[in-house]
Amino acid sequence: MITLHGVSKTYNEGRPNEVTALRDIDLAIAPGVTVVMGPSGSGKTTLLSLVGCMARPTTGRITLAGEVISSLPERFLTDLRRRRFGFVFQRFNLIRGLSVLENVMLPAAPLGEDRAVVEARALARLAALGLAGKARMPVEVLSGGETQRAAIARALVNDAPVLIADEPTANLDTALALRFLDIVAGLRAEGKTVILTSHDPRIISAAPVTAVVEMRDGAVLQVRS
Ligand SMILES: Nc1ncnc2c1ncn2[C@@H]1O[C@H](COP(=O)(O)OP(=O)(O)OP(=O)(O)O)[C@@H](O)[C@H]1O
Repeated sequence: MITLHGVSKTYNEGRPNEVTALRDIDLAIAPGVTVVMGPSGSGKTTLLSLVGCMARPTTGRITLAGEVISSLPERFLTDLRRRRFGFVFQRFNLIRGLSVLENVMLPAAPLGEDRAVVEARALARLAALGLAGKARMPVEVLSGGETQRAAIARALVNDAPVLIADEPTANLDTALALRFLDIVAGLRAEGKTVILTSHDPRIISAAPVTAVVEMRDGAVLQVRS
């Protein structure tokens, strides 16, 4: 369970370009699949970055499995991010010059797991996303949708309990979006927590989704579950 208590986030505090992206959010995110929706600028990405320990709230408290994570020192946050979260960013952050497989295996490197075990898991994730044939190719040759799937495979490689994905199906056709939903359904069945932002009606109304959080102007308008 992830909880947010009175969480606010203000960027550029005290400067002329100050923006309050989140205002006094109280939210509980249970294992399963939560979709965060809302207009552009409503605070969806900011919410994900706070939950994923990539930024700290200006005020308020965030807990993960009962532990307060919003006030941990940076050196603990780095380790927490690697072990507890997989991320799919809007800009996929794949590294040019490396193969698809090497990119997918990257998040596992700091954890010291046996390379063959990681490689097998990476190849299985790539195969599930229809990318087995591209594993040894450089990422530069992938199409937009393939790049997105490689980023999803990379987010899953550490088998982390929480997957955070910002608009994961934005570049996928319906068949691939459905394949992504199959993977999400599998993660849900494993008891994992998946948090997605999406404008995509195929995602918001999909069977594996357990909760929809609707945001407006930095606040939670309603939660449907
Ligand atoms: N690093 C930052 N510095 C300053 N302002 C920011 C930063 N990140 C986001 N903002 C501002 O905070 C507000 C919320 O942005 P956020 O990216 O969280 O919204 P969003 O709902 O994810 O939007 P989109 O659907 O367009 O991705 C916006 O006004 C945005 O301009």
